[in-house]
Amino acid sequence: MSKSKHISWHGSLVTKEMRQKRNKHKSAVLWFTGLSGSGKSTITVELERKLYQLGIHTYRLDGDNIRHGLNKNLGFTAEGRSENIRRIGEVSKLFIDAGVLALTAFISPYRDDRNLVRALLPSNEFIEIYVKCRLEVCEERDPKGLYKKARAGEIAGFTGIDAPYEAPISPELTIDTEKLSVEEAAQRVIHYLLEKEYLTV
Ligand SMILES: Nc1ncnc2c1ncn2[C@@H]1O[C@H](COP(=O)(O)OS(=O)(=O)O)[C@@H](OP(=O)(O)O)[C@H]1O
Ligand SMILES: Nc1ncnc2c1ncn2[C@@H]1O[C@H](COP(=O)(O)OP(=O)(O)O)[C@@H](O)[C@H]1O
Repeated sequence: MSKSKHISWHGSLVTKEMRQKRNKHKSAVLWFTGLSGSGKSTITVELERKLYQLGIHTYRLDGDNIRHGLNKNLGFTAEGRSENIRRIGEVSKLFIDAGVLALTAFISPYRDDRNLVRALLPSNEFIEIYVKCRLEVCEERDPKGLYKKARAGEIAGFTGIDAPYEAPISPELTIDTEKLSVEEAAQRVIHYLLEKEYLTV
């Protein structure tokens, strides 16, 4: 619901379909979700590199980066995370309208929040990718030392320790980073995009 009743929609003469046609591929959001340290950032960086080489127009939105700018006023309470994901859903929608394949890497721990983003978009434009990895393995990787801090009581409400993570029930794709290498994970996503004809119009 908008806060103001006195707003209207002003359409464009250049449409999403026209942009997709010019880009020679479809646009959608590849929504990566998973625990901290599961591999979301690592995979999206490699995937974007590969897609760029294929001539695909991409843009990567990453939790850590977005929280330095657009969402720097948000914390990690359930409300803060929900607003974070709502905004990223809206930003993804803009990128899709711009004809871009958006790659998002957010923990996005709440199923309802992810489903709100799904509902915001046509069904073929939201591709949920569960980056699966056991907590103990994420904790062992601990690339930023955050689990150590959370265990030491220096970070309250850390996902997987004292804040929940609700795994997707029927994601479009599951990438198990205990079984697949970064290279294999990126290839698996590209295979999906080719199979479902996202990389052509
Ligand atoms: N309390 C708490 N819980 C989880 N993560 C935390 C927390 N505090 C800071 N961080 C760091 O913030 C990154 C997660 O940000 P997100 O925007 O993806 O989180 S969320 O989707 O709103 O839950 C996360 O990055 P990733 O490790 O890449 O997932 C952490 O580096
Ligand atoms: N198969 C894999 N896929 C992705 N990352 C992996 C994999 N195996 C080990 N890693 C390592 O795990 C860590 C994942 O960290 P990161 O990509 O920042 O995760 P996230 O963005 O989900 O927090 C990195 O240090 C990465 O090198």
